[in-house]
Amino acid sequence: MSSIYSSVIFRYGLSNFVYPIRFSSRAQNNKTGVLSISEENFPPSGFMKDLDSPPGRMSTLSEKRNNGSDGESMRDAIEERIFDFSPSSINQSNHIKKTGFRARPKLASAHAVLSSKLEDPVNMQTNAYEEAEDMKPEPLEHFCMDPLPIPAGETTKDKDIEEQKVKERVTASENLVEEGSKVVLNAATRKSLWRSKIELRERLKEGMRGRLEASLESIDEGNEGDFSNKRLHRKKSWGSRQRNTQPLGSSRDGEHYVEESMEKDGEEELVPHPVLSRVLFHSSTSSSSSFNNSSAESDEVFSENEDTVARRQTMRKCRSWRTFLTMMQWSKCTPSSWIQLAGHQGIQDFDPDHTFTFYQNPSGYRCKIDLCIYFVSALSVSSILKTENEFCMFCLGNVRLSEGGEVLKRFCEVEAICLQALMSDALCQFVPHYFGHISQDGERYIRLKDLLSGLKNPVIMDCKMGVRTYQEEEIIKARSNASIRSDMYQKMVKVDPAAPTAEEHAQKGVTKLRYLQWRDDSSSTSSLGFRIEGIVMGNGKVLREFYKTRTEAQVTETLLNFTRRQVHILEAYESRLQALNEALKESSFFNRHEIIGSSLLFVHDCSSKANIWMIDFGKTIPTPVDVQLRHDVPWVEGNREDGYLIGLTSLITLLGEAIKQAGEQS
Ligand SMILES: O=P(O)(O)O[C@H]1[C@H](O)[C@@H](OP(=O)(O)O)[C@H](OP(=O)(O)O)[C@@H](OP(=O)(O)O)[C@H]1O
Ligand SMILES: Nc1ncnc2c1ncn2[C@@H]1O[C@H](COP(=O)(O)OP(=O)(O)O)[C@@H](O)[C@H]1O
Repeated sequence: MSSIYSSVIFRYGLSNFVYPIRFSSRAQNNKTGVLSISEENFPPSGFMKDLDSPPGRMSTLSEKRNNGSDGESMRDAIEERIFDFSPSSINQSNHIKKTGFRARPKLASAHAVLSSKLEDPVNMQTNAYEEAEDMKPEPLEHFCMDPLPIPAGETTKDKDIEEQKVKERVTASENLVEEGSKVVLNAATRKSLWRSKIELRERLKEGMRGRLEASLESIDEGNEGDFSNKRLHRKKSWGSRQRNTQPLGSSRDGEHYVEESMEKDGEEELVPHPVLSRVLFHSSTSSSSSFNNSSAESDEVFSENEDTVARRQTMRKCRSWRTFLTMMQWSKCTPSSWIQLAGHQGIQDFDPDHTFTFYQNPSGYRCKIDLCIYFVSALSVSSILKTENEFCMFCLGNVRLSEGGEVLKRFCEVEAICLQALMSDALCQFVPHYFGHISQDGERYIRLKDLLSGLKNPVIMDCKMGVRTYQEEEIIKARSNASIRSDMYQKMVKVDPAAPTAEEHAQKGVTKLRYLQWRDDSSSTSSLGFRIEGIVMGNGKVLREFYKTRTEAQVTETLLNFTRRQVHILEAYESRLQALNEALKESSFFNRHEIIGSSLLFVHDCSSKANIWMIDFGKTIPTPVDVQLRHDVPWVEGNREDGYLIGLTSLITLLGEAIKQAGEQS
């Protein structure tokens, strides 16, 4: 089991994967969670107390699937080796993967954000497709360790000896795992594992206390003096933001229960949730990118030309926390593999026993572990993991898997209104069913049908549609208030170091509009009216390096790789797109909306099920009454054309080309 954890990070580092097994393991023991221990609830006594009670929200999904602390002893006893990066552990990890005991990936790769190593997208894709062929997903049951009830009333006198014993037993249990045997431990072993776990945790906390005290000063850097004023201001911001968010009405049909009562129940309060409130005491307005106003907010977060360092610092904290609160969860009981392909992602490392926030600043990455601040470069992330030896890594996003064949997406009023309208539109059959919205622990979500539910090892591709991915309003905003985004500059430089202008290099930042335009021009968006955002292969391998996939030949090749040149799959996609083309002609929604940043999600599986869905309406807005969109003509500023049909036509054409090529070769 510990080697699995090692494998998680190691494979991530080398092969652009994230295998957040530890998270799953936590979830199945109802211990998942990161506490919002902040300056406010320090000192360590509070810290220690809080550590023992994970927040409800983080364990919501797992609670229903698990019944207690089974497996906890084993799991925690091996924590000491979680991030063993030694060559031997790496080899062992690979061996375990081959023997069929490895985790399936949960989320999209974080590598694209973290790694500063530039890779040739074409080569990377080719290799990845090839590698994908060899990697078959293993059954989820392999995750299960033998349940280990916590023994009672036993004492251990010599901690070091006991710790050593634990290490030996963990090694022994790994061997069992490698041999494919079921791990069965007797009561004495379980007892000692559990005892050592407690002791190790205590030692860890002692060490952490020391670090916390030593770094209190750095935490308050920029925050001293007017701390209480800021706190008040942040509290107000949260309150007003909440009040400005209007709840939607019930969903179209009565069977879809929108939990409005929960909202009335204090959701509009200034401090809506015990965990959230502590977070928000130390944060201001938040970044939630798919919200209509999110772009502005997230711009602020990374703005380099406003106010003070202290303000930026506060905003960054807020961003990372808000991101944390939308973290996806994946239990081992998840019926289908699930992934967030495109869309908003952050990176966060965490250990459920510690507050861990991870975010960018102009000079690199910044980590806050409990109250300790670490400044690190992107390349140092694995070093942090080594140093701390206790954190795992995963991606975050706006969408997370829920129960009952649904996904939850962070609430966006613009999107919710679109989805509501689409449920009674000619496009209804092309949009995931919208079940209304729900509130959970102070956060609102859109409930959507999980489009991967029922698919076996789904293969997924996200294509962002249209000839531009920014709204006209964003141009106006950029002219009047051009916030500089260092995160976007970093993303840009990573793909093409020569892309920024001298001025942008000097300020180490670009405007969001500039970044989005650069993305559109470097990819096929501007020329073909769509671009490939990401692909998940059947084994869960995630490919996201399509920044420079621009020409028709490159796209066709990608389509062939994505479908493994299976003509019947390509034909199914082509026919679905033709049906969509017809439905769009009938759609009054399409007639009245400017569709920006929306995607077509292609999904097929090994049983030859294939489908295409329209998703992501966070930037889809009604056109002004005096504008009649055609969707198939080039965009010039002011005409509001989105080029959706240009993209659809290109896709159909290139699928036809792929079918031709696949047919010729077979
Ligand atoms: O795909 P990459 O190159 O990472 O760039 C992303 C996408 O363009 C997002 O759009 P989408 O959600 O359509 O994928 C956009 O969110 P918006 O929807 O807010 O424009 C992000 O802006 P920020 O969220 O501001 O970082 C931007 O950083
Ligand atoms: N209904 C759904 N079922 C399954 N996966 C989904 C669904 N909606 C979104 N996703 C996954 O989440 C990703 C991001 O969704 P999207 O709506 O584009 O979010 P964002 O607004 O953050 O860009 C998609 O690429 C897809 O992989």
